[in-house]
This record gives sequence, structure tokens and C-alpha cells, in this order.
Amino acid sequence: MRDPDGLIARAGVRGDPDRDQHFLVDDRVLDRLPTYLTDCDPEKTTGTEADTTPTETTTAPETETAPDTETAPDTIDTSHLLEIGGGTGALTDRLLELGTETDRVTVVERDSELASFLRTEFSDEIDAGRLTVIEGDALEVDLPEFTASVSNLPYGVSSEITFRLLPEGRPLVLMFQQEFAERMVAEPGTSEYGRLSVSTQHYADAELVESIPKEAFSPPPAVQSAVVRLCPREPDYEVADEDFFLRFVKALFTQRRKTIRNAIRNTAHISGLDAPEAVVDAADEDLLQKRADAMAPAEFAALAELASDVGAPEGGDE
Ligand SMILES: C[S@@+](CC[C@H](N)C(=O)[O-])C[C@H]1O[C@@H](n2cnc3c(N)ncnc32)[C@H](O)[C@@H]1O
Repeated sequence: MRDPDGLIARAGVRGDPDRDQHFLVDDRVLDRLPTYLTDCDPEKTTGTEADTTPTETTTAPETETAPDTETAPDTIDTSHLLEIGGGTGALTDRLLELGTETDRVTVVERDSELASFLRTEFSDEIDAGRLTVIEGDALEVDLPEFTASVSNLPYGVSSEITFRLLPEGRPLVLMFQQEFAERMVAEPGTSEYGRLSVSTQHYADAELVESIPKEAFSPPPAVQSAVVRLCPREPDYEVADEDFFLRFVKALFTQRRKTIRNAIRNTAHISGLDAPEAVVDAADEDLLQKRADAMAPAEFAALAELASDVGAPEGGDE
């Protein structure tokens, strides 16, 4: 296992906070990060059509069509791990150790000096086909088909990167600023609950698994960090138009202190609703009296479906 301080010394760099460079130097934290993947349910994390639930409820023949458990994986697929923001490679090294000799890691690093160092430091792994270094901006480069990601994200773009990864339906273990992590995992009725919570939990079960002190990084960031595990699954509600649902939630949370009735009326320019008044007329009175921060994701989904039916949403301005 490579020593994180040794990697920084060999790279001859100092992390630049202005470029989101805070390198992990605590071995115990580095060791723990990949292990958090294992608590996701592998059956739900295929990243493709995971839904094997029978849709016929009454006409299923009484033959040997038992639920297909034979093909269900019993461990998380780590055959191709993605790391966003490789830095000097301390986490990359752990991810390479996690897999077997046929497993692969792809690391994306924007800083050309660091990308070049990674290519030199890990030349054996690259030659063996076990590591690919993509030099570029994680928001712009083509990402490979990965099976899971473990990343200490650049905080300046952590939200954008996360919402690039979440729709892929893969298990993610990601490092964020503590306050951001708390908002991702927040429950309705708490002050942290908001658009970020609903959008995150639309894609995955989100759990804050560990807070990380500043001293675990070099240089230390200004605030404490936290690790969030995101286990993908289908939400327990249905939305026909995902873009509209997310836009509607965004709109209603811009007025979080107003009732849902007024929020629907005041935010049509964001949600794209043509007929907000028709939605207010059709919605349940109890719901209309709530505020956005008391609404469970399933309640937003039901309201979004109603709004789609009667409010004639247009394509919005994401
Ligand atoms: C918090 S550091 C983590 C480094 C390393 N993984 C570790 O844990 O020590 C984030 C890394 O992301 C890189 N980075 C910053 N913005 C990026 C972007 N838009 N795309 C890809 N990498 C980026 C930085 O250069 C830095 O190396």
C-alpha cells in the first residue's frame, strides 16, 4: 500500500485549495472508504433495467416461474471502479487493492501535473490494463461504464458531479462538505431538508456514514467533511416525467416558507406550469396547506403527477 505522504512528496506538489485540492493523508480513512460500498444491496444496483418485479398480478401461470434469484449478484460489482479527482493517487491505490487482478479502475483528474504524476506513479498498473487515467474536467469528459464509484470529490463541483453519477444507478461512496452531506440525507420536517434531499433520494438511499475531520487532509479544508453512501434503487413512487418532477420540486422549494398553494401559484415561471390555478383547484386541501419542507418525496411526486395532468407543464428552463 502506498503511503499518502510519500505520494505527495514524490509528486512534488502542494494541494491548491483554489483548485479543490485537499489530499487525504489519513490511512485509516483511506482504508475505510471502499468498504462502505459493500452495504448496498447488489440486487438493486445493476445500473440498467433492475426492475424484475412481475407486473401481472392476476394472470401469472401457476408453473415453475419462481422469482429469478439465480442471476442476482450477491456482492457489489467492483470490476470497474470510477474515481473522480485522483489527486496524488492515495485513494486510487486503495481502489486498485480492492479488486482482483482482472478488475479495473478509471480515474479522472483535471490538473495536468497530477494526471501526469498518476501516469508515472502507476505505470505498472496502467501497462497491466488495470488503471486508466483520464485527464480532463469530470463535468465534460466522457465517463466510462463503471460499476461503482468511490471518490473524494472536488467540493466546488461536487453537486454537478453527483448528479452526473446518480442517474447511472451505481453504488457511490462520495466525500462532501459536512453541511452539504447533511442536506443530501435530510428527512422531511428538518431544517436541512430541501430540494437537494428530494433530488438525491429520488435516485438512491442516502446515508451519511462518517464525518471526517479537517486534519485528515493536506492541506486541511476550511470545514469538516463527510462521507455519503448512495445505494441506487427505484423510488417508492412513480413519476411519468422525471425532468418535470425535479423542476417542480426545485420551484416549490424556492418558496419554502410559503404554503404549497402559494408556492404553486408563484413559481410557474420556474416549474413551467401553464395553468397553476388548475393545479391548486384539483389538489387536496391538506396538501395545499403544507410547506415544501414538510412534504415527503412521494407527496411531491403525487402532486407533480396531478400538475402534469391538469397544469399543462411546458419544457422548463433547467
Ligand atoms: C479533494 S481532492 C482529492 C484527491 C485524492 N482523490 C485524495 O483523496 O487525496 C480533489 C481532486 O479533484 C481534482 N479536480 C478538481 N476539479 C476537478 C474537475 N472538475 N474534474 C476532475 N478533477 C478535478 C483536483 O485537482 C484534486 O486532485
